[in-house]
Amino acid sequence: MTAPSTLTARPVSASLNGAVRASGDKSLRGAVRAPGDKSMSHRSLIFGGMAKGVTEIEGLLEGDDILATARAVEAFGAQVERLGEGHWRVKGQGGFRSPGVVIDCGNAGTGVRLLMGAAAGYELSATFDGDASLRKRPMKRVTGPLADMGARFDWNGAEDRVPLTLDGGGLKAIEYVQTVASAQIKSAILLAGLNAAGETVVVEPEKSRDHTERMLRAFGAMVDVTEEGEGWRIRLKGGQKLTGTAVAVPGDPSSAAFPLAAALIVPGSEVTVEGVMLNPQRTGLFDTWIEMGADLTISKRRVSGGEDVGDITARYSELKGVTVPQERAASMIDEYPILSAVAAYAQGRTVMRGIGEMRVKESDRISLMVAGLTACGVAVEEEAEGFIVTGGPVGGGATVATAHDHRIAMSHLILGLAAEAPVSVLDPEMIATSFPGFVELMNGLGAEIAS
Ligand SMILES: O=C(O)C1=C[C@@H](OP(=O)(O)O)[C@@H](O)[C@H](O)C1
Ligand SMILES: C=C(OP(=O)(O)O)C(=O)O
Repeated sequence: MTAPSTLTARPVSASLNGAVRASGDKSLRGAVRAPGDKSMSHRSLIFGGMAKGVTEIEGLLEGDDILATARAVEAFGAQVERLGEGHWRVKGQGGFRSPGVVIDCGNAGTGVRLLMGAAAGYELSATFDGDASLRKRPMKRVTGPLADMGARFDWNGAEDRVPLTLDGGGLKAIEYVQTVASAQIKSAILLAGLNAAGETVVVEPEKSRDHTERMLRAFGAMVDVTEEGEGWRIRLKGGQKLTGTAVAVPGDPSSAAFPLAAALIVPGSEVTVEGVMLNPQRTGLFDTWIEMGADLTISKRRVSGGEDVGDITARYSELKGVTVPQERAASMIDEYPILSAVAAYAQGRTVMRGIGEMRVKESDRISLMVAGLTACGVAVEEEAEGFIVTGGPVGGGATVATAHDHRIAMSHLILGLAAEAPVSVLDPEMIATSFPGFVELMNGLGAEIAS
């Protein structure tokens, strides 16, 4: 038997009970670019594959989740070509055809759910599968509404899970009211709606990220969005054709969060992440950090690829715990793991509730963060739909299980940069799903993360 792979983050400089170590200690410094946004990268490839003509993408995230989507789009009949780093070209045929292979989406919930929605609108048969983590995630949330539109699904193994086989085509529009704020469900229905008879409506009582709506417009579709209560009513007429276009993918705020978090907790640090997407449905973490007292500034605000973008600078800060408003959850759902690592260094309690969705991500993220933080000496209370972290000295010195979840691995490595003893994570390979080059980028800022 081979030993499991691990990565270890050594403390850069420790703050013991709030007393910053004497000068001469190291800190994190520098300016970096975050990898391309994962949500937009999936969409640019999928929409490019559905469209007629050429889609040229700059800044595409070359993480494993996205490479799986690129292969899937190719299997559905598009030509997909890598022209250079982050520079890809998709030549779409104006629709998907039956793939001759199983569509293996790897670790990616976004990939599989959006691809199922896109494929459902065409006369084709396709089998979808994924890795051990994806095989545990619920699929009925998407196959349910798609079946209501007329798509046929067969579970090849367990109900509600991949592998499953889809037979598409002959869809009719539905009106769907979301019960969880999920951009994946919304997007799957809208993509199917492009090829359904009638007008598809998705009502979101709580807003979720709107990259699909924005990018569909860039591909020439008409999407009508009106505010309704705290959320949105989205309408899309069937029979619309997409046309290939140029897409510039900005930096991923969910990835930028890691180097910025490290700067907030390692004394003396100052780190800038350039070109970060600032879509309001994605910036809940930054609002929360500012409420905690973080020295976080945004400069060079601009619009790129239809999204607000800016450079974010974080400096070491003495933070205090806060209660995160539950209505903010959707705008930072992937960021609670790293928030909880930062909260371990804040004074007082950080209360994170209304986040049951965290339990159905790549892992049960509440349970894994509670276990990992506890092993590192942090006081954590677990609830059914949330958890509470009380800041204090972070002992570290633990080796943490990650259940093949990239965000669990990165969050604990960042935690280790300011702990009293190193923190190791098991099976860190999954980091490459969303943040290839994470270790090199962090070490370039002055961290010491190694196997
Ligand atoms: O639409 C997307 O690109 C995503 C939506 C979110 O999932 P849910 O829609 O399940 O909340 C998020 O967690 C995921 O990382 C990306
Ligand atoms: C939940 C995530 O992704 P997905 O659902 O695409 O696997 C994530 O990246 O944190």
